[in-house]
Amino acid sequence: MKKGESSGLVIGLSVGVVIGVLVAILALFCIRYQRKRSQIGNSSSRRAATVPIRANGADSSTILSDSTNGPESPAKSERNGLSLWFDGFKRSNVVSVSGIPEYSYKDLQKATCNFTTIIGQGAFGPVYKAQMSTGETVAVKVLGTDSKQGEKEFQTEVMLLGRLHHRNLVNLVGYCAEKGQNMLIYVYMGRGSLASHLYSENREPLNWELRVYIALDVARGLEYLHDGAVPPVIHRDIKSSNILLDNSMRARVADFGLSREAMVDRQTADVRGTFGYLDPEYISTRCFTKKSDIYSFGVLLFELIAGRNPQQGLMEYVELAAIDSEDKSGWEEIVDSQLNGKFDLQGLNDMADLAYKCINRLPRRRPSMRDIVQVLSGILKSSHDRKKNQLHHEKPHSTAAGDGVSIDMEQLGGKEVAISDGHRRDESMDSTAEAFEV
Ligand SMILES: Nc1ncnc2c1ncn2[C@@H]1O[C@H](COP(=O)(O)OP(=O)(O)OP(=O)(O)O)[C@@H](O)[C@H]1O
Repeated sequence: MKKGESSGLVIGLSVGVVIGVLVAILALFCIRYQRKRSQIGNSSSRRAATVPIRANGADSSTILSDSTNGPESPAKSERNGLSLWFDGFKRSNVVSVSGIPEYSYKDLQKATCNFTTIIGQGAFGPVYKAQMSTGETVAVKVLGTDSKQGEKEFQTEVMLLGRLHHRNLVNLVGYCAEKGQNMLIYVYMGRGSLASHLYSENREPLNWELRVYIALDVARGLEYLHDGAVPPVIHRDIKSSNILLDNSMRARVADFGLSREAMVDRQTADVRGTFGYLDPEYISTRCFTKKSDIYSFGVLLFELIAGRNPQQGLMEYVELAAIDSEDKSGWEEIVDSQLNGKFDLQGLNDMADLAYKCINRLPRRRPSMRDIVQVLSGILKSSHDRKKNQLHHEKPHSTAAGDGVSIDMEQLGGKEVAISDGHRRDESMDSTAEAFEV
């Protein structure tokens, strides 16, 4: 063999070896990537198979599943490889990255008097009131042990809530993962759910002004999720039983079990959420966006106005009224009879008009959460201004507000609003109240 030929052979062999090594490395990467992808696919399909549409917010459930287009379907699972790797990383480090304190089973057993202090029952398990050794009262949500759904809920909530903090969210303050039990520990909300205030006969009816305050609180919580959180969070299950009230009647958004970061898992095969609140566009496209939350929020606004359950024909009632409601007026025909005609007519029409925009069939026509916060703040401000003028002209020193909402004007300045006989709302932290100080 000539010298030139042998050196050509050496070069050829070396190039071949290098290419071989590169191909082997690439193959290794592909295998790892594929494995990770199938792990995630399995976990999301487990969830997709088990998370129901909840018809009434409790146990009864119906799964609207499209088996021909499952989460494994290429059309649905086409996602950026980097996000899958990142997603997998987060899932396997869910607790350690959350930054939320972990409590022992024993501590929680003691704080709940051996799990006897039940205060509610959700689709994923019971909720207990707990008195911690620090004196703090909290709510402990026990997730069903044999349910993959609960497990998934647990992972999602710890991971999400660990980094989400806002005064209008039911913040997670701890968790427990011991003895096969998954528990979430939340700030205790002493006045229960908005649904219980709207529909329970042994609760005092909420007056108009308080309803607007609650709407604004919820809007702020959602604005934070949509526009403040990075990456943004879509709630996916806005409904009155997921709005909880604290002792000073401030509302907070609860139950992030169905939340997903907006950038991940936008499209899934199963329809998730609660009947009556679901965006029709989402049902047909299976693509959940912030605008689907806006739709559910619009339903919630109508619920506050009409005091009617969306699962019992609220929206049909609204559509009928919409025919007669032109130029932002005429919505009073749907107003909750429990208000006994005591409401701010202009504010009511403005709020219904906003709600109607939120439920527009075309998602792009719906306002953003930021717009909604501004409109609701404006509604509250105008209503306060009208009341102030009315008081000024009629009875300059009176404390009766004329629409059945008793507001102590001096106390409003002192940050405590007497919303009605039985409800006082502490406004000491509320910028809305500051803006309306008289
Ligand atoms: N942080 C809390 N403070 C006080 N009570 C709470 C708290 N969280 C939940 N509860 C009570 O427990 C009940 C069950 O709550 P949970 O979130 O498990 O289910 P849900 O929202 O009612 O229904 P679903 O699970 O179907 O969404 C609530 O209705 C409420 O009365």
